[in-house]
Amino acid sequence: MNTLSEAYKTHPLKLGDIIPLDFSSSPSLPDSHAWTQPNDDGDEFSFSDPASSSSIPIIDLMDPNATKLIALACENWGAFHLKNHGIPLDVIQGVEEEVQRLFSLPSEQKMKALRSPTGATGYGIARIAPFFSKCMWHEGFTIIGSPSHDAKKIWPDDYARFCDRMENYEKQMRIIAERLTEMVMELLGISEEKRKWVGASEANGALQLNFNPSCPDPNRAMGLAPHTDTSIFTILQTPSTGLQIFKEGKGWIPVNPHPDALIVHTGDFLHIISNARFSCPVHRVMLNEKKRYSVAYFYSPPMHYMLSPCVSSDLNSVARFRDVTVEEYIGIKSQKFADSLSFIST
Ligand SMILES: O=C(O)CCC(=O)C(=O)O
Ligand SMILES: [Fe+2]
Repeated sequence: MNTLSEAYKTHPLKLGDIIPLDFSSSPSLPDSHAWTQPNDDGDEFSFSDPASSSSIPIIDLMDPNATKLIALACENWGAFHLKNHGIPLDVIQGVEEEVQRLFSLPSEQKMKALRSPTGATGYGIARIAPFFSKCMWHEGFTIIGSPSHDAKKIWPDDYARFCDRMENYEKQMRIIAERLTEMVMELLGISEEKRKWVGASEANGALQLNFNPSCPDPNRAMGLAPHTDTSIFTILQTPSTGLQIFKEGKGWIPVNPHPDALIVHTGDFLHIISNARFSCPVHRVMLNEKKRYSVAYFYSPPMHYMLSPCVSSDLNSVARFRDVTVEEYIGIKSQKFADSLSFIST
């Protein structure tokens, strides 16, 4: 097995965990999508006082100290804003236009590209849905490699623009992800042999288009439930507020978009490789009455890659996780979800 799509075939989902609600015909929040009751104090929804909390740092990719600053941000937050990333504004705007065009289609047209139970790409609800008793106010579209197979089902005669823009965006994201991964792997002292997958075509990249339609009762709904990403790095583009990361001792911290910057998260894979030096933050998306979109790019090693925690030469340093391949960890995450890291803890 050597692709992400093949890995997901082994972990089929139920159709009920794939089909989104037809949000256009839901003038009120159905009980299935209500995470708190009308008079709840919504304790789990509360977040830290914005005045008393700092947020993730802004890092300039061209800064001569970028590697050190990124390492520090990954240690303290597992996330940072990245500016001077070199992605032209028209590429970002082109993707935004396509995302809006896709999700504003009638439900029956999007359903033509519904992800299959054993599939990894196409239209559907978030893969994390089976781990929560309530549904999210969310619909998504996953792209691995060329999106043409799925896009043709939606726009038989008019799929080229969507595909060109998404493929171009994926290429640009891959370049940034490779650069960030090289920087931190070198800093961690990972051998050249162990990082030769970085920049190779066998590395796995996936694009996740997320959409939260305008919600009739946003204070009781969930845009995307708490989770960590299964990646080395996730690079996120969104013009909207709503993303929050959980910080021990502080609670939920808003991560609002910064002009011209991308948001970068550390995922489980980098947490494991760094022997837990870099955190992989639990994050979620909360809603307001406006519709919201985001585009997440996940960068991961090849399926056969052995994730081995890097232990320093210091004799007291011990591996916090057992060695596990990317493929095996994806299988564990599909079963154990939030308990996956403790499952492989030593
Ligand atoms: O929509 C966002 O801001 C976050 C998306 C996200 O966490 C994901 O796709 O994994
Ligand atoms: Fe995420």
